[in-house]
Amino acid sequence: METENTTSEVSELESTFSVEKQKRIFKIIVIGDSNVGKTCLTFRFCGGKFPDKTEATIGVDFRERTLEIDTETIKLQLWDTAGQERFRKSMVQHYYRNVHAVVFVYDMTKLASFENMPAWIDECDRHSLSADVPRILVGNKCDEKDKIQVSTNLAQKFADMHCMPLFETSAKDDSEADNVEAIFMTLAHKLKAHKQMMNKALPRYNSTDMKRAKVISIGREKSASSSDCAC
Ligand SMILES: Nc1nc2c(ncn2[C@@H]2O[C@H](COP(=O)(O)OP(=O)(O)OP(=O)(O)O)[C@@H](O)[C@H]2O)c(=O)[nH]1
Repeated sequence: METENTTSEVSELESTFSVEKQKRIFKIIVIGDSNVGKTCLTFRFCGGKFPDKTEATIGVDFRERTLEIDTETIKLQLWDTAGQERFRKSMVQHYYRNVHAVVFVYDMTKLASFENMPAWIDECDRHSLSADVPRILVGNKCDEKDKIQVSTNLAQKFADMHCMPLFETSAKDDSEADNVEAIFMTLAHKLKAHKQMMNKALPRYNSTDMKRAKVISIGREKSASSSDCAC
């Protein structure tokens, strides 16, 4: 019985995707230590608000948003990955398959999460991520002004060293919502400029993956504003 349910969920997912085959779909993975705010950032962009409550991500959560940019409809598929090693180890190879962009997130109020950035970059390199896959660095929780442990200066040097644009923002603070928007829009514009069709990048799941992964599809149409990568 359980197998039947899982199979029908997979078919439903695949048929949803096949209807949308004309759209270019870009897979963006969001990585970084546990608790830095990956879930909240992706929810802010796809759901338009700060989530009321979050729990540690197990495996991966998916969030999607469809955008209209210069008359083309594209879909950003955000992979909100688990920060905790025990919740990510069986999924890691799936994260890096057919990735179009990577968002590295650290917590501005937690130095250790910034100091771990080289380890996250190493993980990308170990999975042979092509050098032309756009990468951006995001410092989250800038709203906690009196707890900041990672200075902009320090983060900017690191970003420059790795040729990534740096964004400091807050998923929580409503006044920073436009900034979160700009981060993903920057990526969307960059990705849109890439020529190849990306539908083949859609994930294919076996029943085990489906049990581990929640699929969250939040379709929020919005026109793009132009923004250039700072790198
Ligand atoms: N002050 C502040 N708190 C935030 C912000 N973003 C997230 N948080 C809080 O940080 C905690 C962790 O947020 P999550 O989004 O679940 O973190 P995560 O990186 O997805 O964690 P894992 O799923 O374990 O990898 C939660 O208590 C959030 O409410 C922010 O911008 N400002």
